[in-house]
Amino acid sequence: MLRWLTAGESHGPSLVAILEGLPAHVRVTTDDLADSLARRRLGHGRGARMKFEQDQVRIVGGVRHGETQGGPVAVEVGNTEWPKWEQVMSADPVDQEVLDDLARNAPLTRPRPGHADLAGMQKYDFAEARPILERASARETAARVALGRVASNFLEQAVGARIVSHVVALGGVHAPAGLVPEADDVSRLDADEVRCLDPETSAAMVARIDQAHKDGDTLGGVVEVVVHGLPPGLGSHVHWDRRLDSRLAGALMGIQAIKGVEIGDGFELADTPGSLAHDEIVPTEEGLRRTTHRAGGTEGGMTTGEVLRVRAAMKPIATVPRALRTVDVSTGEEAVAHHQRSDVCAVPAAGIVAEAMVALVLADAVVEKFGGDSVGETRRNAESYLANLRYS
Ligand SMILES: Cc1cc2nc3c(=O)[nH]c(=O)nc-3n(C[C@H](O)[C@H](O)[C@H](O)COP(=O)(O)O)c2cc1C
Ligand SMILES: C=C(O[C@@H]1CC(C(=O)O)=C[C@@H](OP(=O)(O)O)[C@H]1O)C(=O)O
Repeated sequence: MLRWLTAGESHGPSLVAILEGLPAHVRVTTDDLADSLARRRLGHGRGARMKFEQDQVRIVGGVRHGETQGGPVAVEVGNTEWPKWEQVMSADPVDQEVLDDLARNAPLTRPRPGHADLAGMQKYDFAEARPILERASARETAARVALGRVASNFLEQAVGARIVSHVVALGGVHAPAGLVPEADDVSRLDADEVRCLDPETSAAMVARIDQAHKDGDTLGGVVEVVVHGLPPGLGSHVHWDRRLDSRLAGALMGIQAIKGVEIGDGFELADTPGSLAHDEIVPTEEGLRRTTHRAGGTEGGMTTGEVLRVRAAMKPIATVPRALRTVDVSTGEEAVAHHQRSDVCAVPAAGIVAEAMVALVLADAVVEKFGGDSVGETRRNAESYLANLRYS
């Protein structure tokens, strides 16, 4: 079983993350993690912080000379802004007089609709939103992306699976149906301002973001994660919490602002008669094959060996510059929500986070199915399973 945890606040000294349960000899370097973190900072529409945030990443446990050792992998991602927040976010007590003089410590008493502010203040008994937003912030996804890269290296080295994601809708602009990226499309996608495969749609999405920026508004969208090269049989039909669809959906819904998850053609299939909704099985010289790919690579909560496709819908950013109505909880009076610098649209970045979550879930499913204390052992087990597959 793989386990992973993150800790740290948006403006704290750093984020930390631990991944436990991976076999030894997974090749991974600090540069790999830095590369994935850099991808998460990309995308038209992100706020000022992403222009200077360095994501200073350090592997502090579990890896030696570029290979995992079998113990927990521990990672730290430093926050570039820490010096400005040292007092506001200090772990140890700070004199109230010092805090009162700091403009950035002004109490945030006008909770933003759509963010965690109000529900968090109620639940954790805080008079202002700072302690809530610091942890609710999607800054935390940097830590997950770092771990996701370790998981994705493992997937490629153990079973040859490769992950890619792309933006399929943004602010109501939709990419043409049926575009599915190959694993080698990653650099092309990363070079696109919104990580969309279709250049015309990409230009329309960029224009849509620029318009929202001018209008003081924010946007959401849909990302699709595609995984090539998975073996059949990851996950299981035998129990709800072993179904791979359920595990993927839970992990993707665990990303800030993700409000919908779809496997394959998901919601569209609900409108389609059964005769046209499923992927028929045909015999070919290469073995059993599917005529279509509507299911998105799972049946019965297990991978089918076809390309896995899973989508996540992100709502628009809650910190709307043309601020929404709220209540100042310190007075009970009507007010507009507090506003700080913020992203206009973070859909392209959410795609990178979604890749990381999918990688972690799949790595867990691979460890569960094939076991192994070294990646070589996992690979041999997977090869033996595939060589002995009853029907292929
Ligand atoms: C990559 C990424 C960047 C985000 N950037 C912002 C942001 O700049 N401002 C904001 O208000 N919300 C942002 N969000 C969304 C909030 O973190 C999220 O809406 C909030 O934590 C409340 O959780 P919920 O939307 O799941 O209810 C971002 C989300 C992601 C995935
Ligand atoms: C810092 C990141 O995203 C942040 C996510 C976020 C939120 O409310 O979720 C709010 C903003 O934080 P800040 O006010 O510090 O700019 C984003 O920049 C990041 O993705 O690394």
